[in-house]
Amino acid sequence: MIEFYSKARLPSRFGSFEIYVFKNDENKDHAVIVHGDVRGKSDVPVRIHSECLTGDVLGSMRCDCRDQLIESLKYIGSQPYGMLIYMRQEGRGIGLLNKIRAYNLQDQGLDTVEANLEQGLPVDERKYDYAVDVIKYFNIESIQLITNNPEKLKYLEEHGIKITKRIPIIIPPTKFDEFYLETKKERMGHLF
Ligand SMILES: Nc1nc2c(ncn2[C@@H]2O[C@H](COP(=O)(O)OP(=O)(O)OP(=O)(O)O)[C@@H](O)[C@H]2O)c(=O)[nH]1
Ligand SMILES: [Zn+2]
Repeated sequence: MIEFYSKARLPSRFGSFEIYVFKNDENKDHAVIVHGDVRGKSDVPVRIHSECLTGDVLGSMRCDCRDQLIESLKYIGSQPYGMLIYMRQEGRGIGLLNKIRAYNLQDQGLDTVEANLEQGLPVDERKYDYAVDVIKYFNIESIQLITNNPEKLKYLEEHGIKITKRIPIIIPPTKFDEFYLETKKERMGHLF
């Protein structure tokens, strides 16, 4: 369950948004960045973005998160309406410390999947139930999901969200993240 707490205007370089804050049962606050009036609408472009401190904020090139975040906000800001749900699920849900431990193992040659398993952690611990709650909070009829991740599509559809379209979000690989992106494709089934 999520609960709405507050909202405010959020003018940004990507357009004129509003930011809503919801809290969940674990008392984590999730930010939802909304462009235009999404209430009751169909075909709403939605990005469900998982927190990545190293990429989103610090500009790490080990992953494509920051570019995905920027491209999504640019796209949503250019459309009549849309929203980005920023979920506090750092490191695919294992938290910052465990993600950095996983990076340490990757520096020794493991891939992203093996590095989680080596620590006795699940490959992907994320839950999307709060995202489902947010979409339902706005009474949205149907969405266009911005993602390459088939698990997100499956989870939302199984939980009553109508997805009329998938919008791919492909960031060209660099020498720093090509192995990471290859692993997402080969081992996690991402649709590149
Ligand atoms: N455990 C772990 N998490 C990582 C690693 N690299 C990035 N992340 C986290 O992965 C999350 C982003 O997930 P991705 O797998 O890149 O993409 P996605 O959200 O599943 O799929 P898209 O919707 O297509 O972007 C963020 O929470 C990052 O912090 C890593 O090497 N290990
Ligand atoms: Zn990242």
